Amino acid sequence: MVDQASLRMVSIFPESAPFPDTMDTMSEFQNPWPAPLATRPLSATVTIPGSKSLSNRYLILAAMGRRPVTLVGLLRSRDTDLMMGALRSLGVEFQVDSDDETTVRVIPPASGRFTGDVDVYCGLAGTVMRFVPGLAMFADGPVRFDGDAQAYARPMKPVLDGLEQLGAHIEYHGEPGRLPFTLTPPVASDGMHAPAHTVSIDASGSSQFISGLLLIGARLPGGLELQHTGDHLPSLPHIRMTVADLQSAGVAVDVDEEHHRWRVHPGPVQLPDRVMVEPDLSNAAPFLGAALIAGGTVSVPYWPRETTQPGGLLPGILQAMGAEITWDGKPWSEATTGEDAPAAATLTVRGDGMIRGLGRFDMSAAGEIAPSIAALAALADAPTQLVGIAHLRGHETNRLAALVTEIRRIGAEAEELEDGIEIRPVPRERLHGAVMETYADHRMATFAAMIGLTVPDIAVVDVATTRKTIPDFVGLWSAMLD
Ligand SMILES: O=C(O)C1=C[C@@H](OP(=O)(O)O)[C@@H](O)[C@H](O)C1
Ligand SMILES: C=C(OP(=O)(O)O)C(=O)O
Repeated sequence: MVDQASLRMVSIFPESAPFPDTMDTMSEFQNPWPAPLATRPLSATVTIPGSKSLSNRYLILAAMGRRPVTLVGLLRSRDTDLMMGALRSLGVEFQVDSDDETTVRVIPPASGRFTGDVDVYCGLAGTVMRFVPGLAMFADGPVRFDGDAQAYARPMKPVLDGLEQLGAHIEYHGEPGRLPFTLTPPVASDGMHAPAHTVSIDASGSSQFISGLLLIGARLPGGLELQHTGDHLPSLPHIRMTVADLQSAGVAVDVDEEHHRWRVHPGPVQLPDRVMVEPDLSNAAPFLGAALIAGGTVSVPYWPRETTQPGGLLPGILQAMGAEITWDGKPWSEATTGEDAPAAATLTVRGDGMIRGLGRFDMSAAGEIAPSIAALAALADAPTQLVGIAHLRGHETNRLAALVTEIRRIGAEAEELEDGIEIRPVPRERLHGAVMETYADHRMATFAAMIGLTVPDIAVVDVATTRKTIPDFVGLWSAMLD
């Protein structure tokens, strides 16, 4: 049964109305977006824009160098615009290629020092709010940080405590440990001595607390010795990504993952003159998942053989849910291990509409793809418990609560666990249309679009929120279904 309220909302777009096919057009629509049904098996190739996590790390590392760096395939979306805006405030310049806005030359400040007495707007971007305060340590005056009202709920304290241990002064203007705040950097002479600064923080709430400190370690006079004190650490691939990116900028990092300890050696930070950004593999999840839901194939070109992105775990997860995966035209597991395997090739996911539940599944390494896996789990043949993701309560929204509410809204069963979510699917014919809330969370919007492939009359509130990390989600989704 479709509830009446959702029917009324969906019918706001009459059958003959032009379908809003770009995010620019979409953002003009205040009404929920009617998610398209997949009426036949898919056969699509989807080119996924650049990785948010890599783009924002490269922007930061380029800003810390002495020579300009050209980033190719940079993601251009709200989170990267916010990062570029933040860096611009700090004195970094950008030259955007007039033919291709994803090619951007980053010109660090000539003095090597950032501009102080400025404002930085973080929106809802974790990578901006947790990474840019570190750069403010090297500004010539205080830096004021603010963001969307919803960002005030996101945890910030461990990274700011870490910066205080390095000599910063933080003044909180709202709730202590949250945005908005002002960071006053230590005076230049402070800390101009070896040995390494030692910082201890509890990063069980977000790996970004660790990444935000590691990124600036080489610029500290004695380097940085960082210790995580909590008993678990989410999103380890993202921390490895930070380490790998630092290494590609010539920084020496010693890693002791067993004891959750990192040592960043002091020295120059300089990326190569030209850096290519991989596609965002986590953003590929809804598209690849669509092949399991609707049946048929979805291919994503330029899928890297090796990656630090947590989305690199997707082929294995989708395989466990019943997909057949090929890469470079060969079965996934053999193809990537072959000696002459290319650095990147097309990944294809084939499904037959049947999805296997995962049982108990630890998602702590890749929490950001949990909403996409949850959509598949809600349509699967058996229950799934996604665990190790308590920290998703501090993502764009409380994602555990949001997923439970939205899964129940369409008629399936779900409940919050202490560190995750349990999803108990029901036969697809018992699922029903609804207006799905998205809570300003891009991944709740793509979650709803996935459900809408097979459940009629799903409408998605504020689909434009996908612009956080995908410039034109509606356009890509519609093209996939054409
Ligand atoms: O460093 C990064 O780029 C990210 C780290 C992860 O954060 P958490 O560890 O808070 O989950 C991830 O979820 C987020 O989307 C991006
Ligand atoms: C958690 C996410 O984002 P952020 O970088 O804002 O933390 C995400 O993209 O899923």
